[in-house]
Amino acid sequence: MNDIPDKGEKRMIQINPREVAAEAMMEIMEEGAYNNMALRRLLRQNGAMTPKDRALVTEIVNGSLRNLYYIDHVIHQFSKIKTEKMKPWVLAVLRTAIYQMYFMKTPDSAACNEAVKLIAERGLAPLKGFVNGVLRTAAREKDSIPLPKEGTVEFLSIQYSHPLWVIKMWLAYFGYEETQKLCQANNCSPDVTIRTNTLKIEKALLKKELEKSGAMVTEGRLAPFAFHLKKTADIGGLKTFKEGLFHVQDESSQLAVEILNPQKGEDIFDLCAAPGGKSFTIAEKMENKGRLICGDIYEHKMDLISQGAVRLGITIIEPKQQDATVYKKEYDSTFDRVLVDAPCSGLGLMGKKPDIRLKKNGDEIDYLVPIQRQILENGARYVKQGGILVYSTCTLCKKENEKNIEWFLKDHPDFIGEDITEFLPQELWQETAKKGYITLLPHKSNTDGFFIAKLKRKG
Ligand SMILES: C[S@@+](CC[C@H](N)C(=O)[O-])C[C@H]1O[C@@H](n2cnc3c(N)ncnc32)[C@H](O)[C@@H]1O
Repeated sequence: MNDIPDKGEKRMIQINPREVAAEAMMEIMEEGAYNNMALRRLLRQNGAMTPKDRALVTEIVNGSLRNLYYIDHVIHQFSKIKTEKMKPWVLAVLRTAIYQMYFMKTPDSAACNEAVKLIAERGLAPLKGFVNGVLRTAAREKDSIPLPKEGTVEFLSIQYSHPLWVIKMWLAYFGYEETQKLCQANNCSPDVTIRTNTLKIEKALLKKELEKSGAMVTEGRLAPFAFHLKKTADIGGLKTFKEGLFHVQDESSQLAVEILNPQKGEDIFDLCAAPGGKSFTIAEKMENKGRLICGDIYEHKMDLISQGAVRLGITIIEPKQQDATVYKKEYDSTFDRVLVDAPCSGLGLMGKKPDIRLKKNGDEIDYLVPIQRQILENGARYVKQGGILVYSTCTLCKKENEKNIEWFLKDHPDFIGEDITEFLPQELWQETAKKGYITLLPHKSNTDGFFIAKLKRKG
């Protein structure tokens, strides 16, 4: 709740964070809004909320989305009306209230009373009794919710709120135990991870500055200039951010650039660059010397790259709007290193972007694979003899990862997989790393789910 001054007087304006959270849920689930965009817009619109209330809204929305299959399973135990038939506002209030009762420390009665109040305030007073009934029973029966038999696909899907088709795919890919751990890891609140801007500040000094601003800072494990931050609600508001002393980037992405291993003075092409995270790390590793072309198909994303580069003090980036599936003769055999950070199904991001699990159905994978192959094919032609090609995705899907690399190497005898073991901490060593590729699993590496392959063009 917040006090904000209005026209010279002090007037109390109360913004209820639980109402804002339910509003966001409704927009995301009913209108198809993206989770992060809906949250950003509503937090901006309700700018008078305290940082604590803003953090509460974010926690309720992300948590409700992360646990949605389980929450809906609970609702179905105690409501005769199916979730599909409920009024959107009623459903949003029920879902966020159950999240608070089951996954946060909110007392049951507080969550329940608040939910009933939110129903009445939107002119739905006749439904107060229904909402009250579902929530009071759900509170009473919290410890005896029936679940499908343990060891089944259905159990993993409901217990960890992941789509059935993803669970089935992962079971075939990783086996039961690994899939269970992966789903569990996806349901933990992820850290914010950043990369030190080595053009502007030393790592130790940045750590001190971040700690001064109240952040809890721990070192990364995979990438040499990474920090994990906790207790930082508003990253964009930090002085260190505004001064361009870091950018937000998961360690998996930082590791992809370590593996690309860009050098000062080289010519490098990042074919799918927006919003620019890996390009920024590449430029910093190049000490801002050389040439870095950053392509992306979308015109509107070019500004994200340019603005980020300005904030970070990077001048070697050349943003270019272009379709990477279209071969460009002028780039042939021109680059020391090429990065193909391909458009993908994004299934490795389910922890950070929980709405991914609700919005995808797997159909796009067969559409994406030919695009990924075409971009890889073109990227390969742009690499000089003796140069390096890195292919990466933020997905955990064999067709988009290992199968693409197998396909590529079979068709391109002038490329070989290059051993990447030296870039990995010992606990992440895998047999495949010697052949040039690695899959990062969130529960093992504390990163997004990610795939990186390093290919060398023979000299
Ligand atoms: C995984 S994201 C890249 C993330 C970026 N490398 C980073 O680290 O910030 C994939 C990007 O590919 C772009 N893209 C999709 N199709 C493309 C195409 N045909 N040509 C070039 N870029 C494309 C998307 O706009 C998206 O920005």
